[in-house]
Amino acid sequence: MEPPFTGFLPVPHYISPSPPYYLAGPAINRKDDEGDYWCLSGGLAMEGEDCGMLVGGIVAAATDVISFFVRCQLRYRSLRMSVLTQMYHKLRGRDGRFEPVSDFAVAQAADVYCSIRYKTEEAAVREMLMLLSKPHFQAILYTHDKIACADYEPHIDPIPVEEDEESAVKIVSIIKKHNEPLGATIQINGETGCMEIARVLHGGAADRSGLISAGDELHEINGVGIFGMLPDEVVDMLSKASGSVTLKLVPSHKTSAGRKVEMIVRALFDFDPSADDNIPCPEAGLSFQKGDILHIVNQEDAIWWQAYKHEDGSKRAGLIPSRHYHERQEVIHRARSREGKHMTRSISPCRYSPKVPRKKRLKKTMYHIVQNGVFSDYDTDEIPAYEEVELYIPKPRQFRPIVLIGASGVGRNELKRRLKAATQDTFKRLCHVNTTREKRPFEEEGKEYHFLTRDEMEEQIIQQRFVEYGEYRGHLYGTSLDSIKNVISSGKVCLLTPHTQALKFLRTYEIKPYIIFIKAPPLENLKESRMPARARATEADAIRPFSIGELEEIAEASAKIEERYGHIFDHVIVNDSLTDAMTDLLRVAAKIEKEPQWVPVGWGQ
Ligand SMILES: Nc1ncnc2c1ncn2[C@@H]1O[C@H](COP(=O)(O)OP(=O)(O)OP(=O)(O)O)[C@@H](O)[C@H]1O
Repeated sequence: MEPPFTGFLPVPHYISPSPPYYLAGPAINRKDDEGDYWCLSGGLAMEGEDCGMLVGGIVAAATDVISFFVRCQLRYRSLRMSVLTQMYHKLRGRDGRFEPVSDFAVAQAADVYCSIRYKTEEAAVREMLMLLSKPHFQAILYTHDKIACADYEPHIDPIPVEEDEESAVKIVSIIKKHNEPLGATIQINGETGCMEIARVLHGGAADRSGLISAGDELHEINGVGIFGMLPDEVVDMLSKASGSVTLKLVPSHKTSAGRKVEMIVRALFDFDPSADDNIPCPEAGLSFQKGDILHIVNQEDAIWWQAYKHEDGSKRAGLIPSRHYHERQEVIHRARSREGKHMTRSISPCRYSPKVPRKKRLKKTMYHIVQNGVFSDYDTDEIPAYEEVELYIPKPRQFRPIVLIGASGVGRNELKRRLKAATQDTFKRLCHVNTTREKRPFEEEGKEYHFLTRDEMEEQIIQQRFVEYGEYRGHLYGTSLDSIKNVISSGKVCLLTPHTQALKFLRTYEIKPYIIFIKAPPLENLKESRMPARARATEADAIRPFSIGELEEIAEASAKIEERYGHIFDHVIVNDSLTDAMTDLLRVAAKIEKEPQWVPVGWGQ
């Protein structure tokens, strides 16, 4: 039966079956031969369905989408679906915060229209009639009422807790490249005994699908049930599968409590997944070395974070130890090695032969480091794990000081001399040393030294303004922070060869040093390179060739420095052949001035 003409059209069934909604406006309607309603509204002829879409489009679309998601939710329990449903229920409940003043705006508009439609002599009325007849305006009113009544169809009941397996299963198809890992680790759930996804690795095939979550129970792979299989067998099955891999999973309801904060860090220790007995899946581990730049992409797991190496274009993450886990392991390791040493001594005291100290070689440098409370070493209890970094873009005429660190006698000053000679006419410059010694007649203040009185220098030492200082023949010598800053602000490159203890004062935002470790080559190479070249040790004022024992000391000290400070070196040069070491040093020195470098976060500005 044709609906009665009231000036309002029933919205077609397509949008909402009940109750009928009406369109305000000077409309006529008719039914065509195929039974579709037509309406003429605001001078615009539309097929019933189009009209309905126009009027109720927003709500209808929203309702359709939500109901679709809800159907999916019931069928495929996934985190996203669950979030959508939560949103839907929130919208329904509105938490009582937004209460509409009316939920029958369409009817009110219809009333208004009816009561003024014959008073067309007034311009304001004509304008109102025109507005009320606009489909867009009607659509707004209609949408308003829908939301005000919270009348979203169909009504969604809360998700039942108990569901039969069929309704809770999701079938996921993943396209996996040849030899590409699935990008997820599996484990047996201790409570249910089911095989489940332990974690999804960032950037891997499983992650790219967006359909697999940690906690999903794995039931089938390519149609083959995996009940009763061992994790290794499942891993094997997964790794052999390529092309399209179909997984049958029961979705997890778990929401992650962990952090997903992403950050770029420098690794301060070496990690080899195959050497860690606790890693859930060594193949999923990311091996790295001290100094590697890592993008940490997931910290949800307290023990195993996910990261990829900066240079890895695929950005596929692997497992790395969390900071906390690494620290705990290191504490255990240190305790065990202390215990081991103690045991060796107590079990076999006779076999313990303390090292006979060799005659201390005097440094030919002019002063010794004073080891006192002020110049404490880097905190030896600290367990380096990761250092957050950022990119530093070199600024014109503002160069990072180059700091050559290494064992005494390894060749730092030789390399410094050569670097200075190779670039002296340009901009390399040494930092001035302060001294309390009297100025000699041919010396100029600020050229060879900055001359200070003993009181002045001691005062500055107390104020911690010296990165290192020492006493030689009754006079103090030292390098002050101010003199380093002066070199930096003069637009020159400051070259320093300090003792390792000075690093704590140098490695700051203000100085931003580029630290190069001059490493001793293996002992045999050290002997080969130093003996024929007649490398010189200095004993007081007498210069003589290195003894074998001294070369052994250099190699030993070098290894210790690397072990303790290796995590803060920006570059390592092995000083075997002087020519090769110089070539590397010149290359790095040029690079520092031009190329961006990773620096501790906060240094980049
Ligand atoms: N690669 C090398 N091959 C041969 N001889 C070298 C090499 N590097 C340095 N030497 C020589 O070794 C000696 C010690 O070097 P240098 O004085 O630079 O050591 P250093 O690290 O500055 O130690 P110190 O702080 O005790 O002065 C010098 O005679 C130097 O010429």
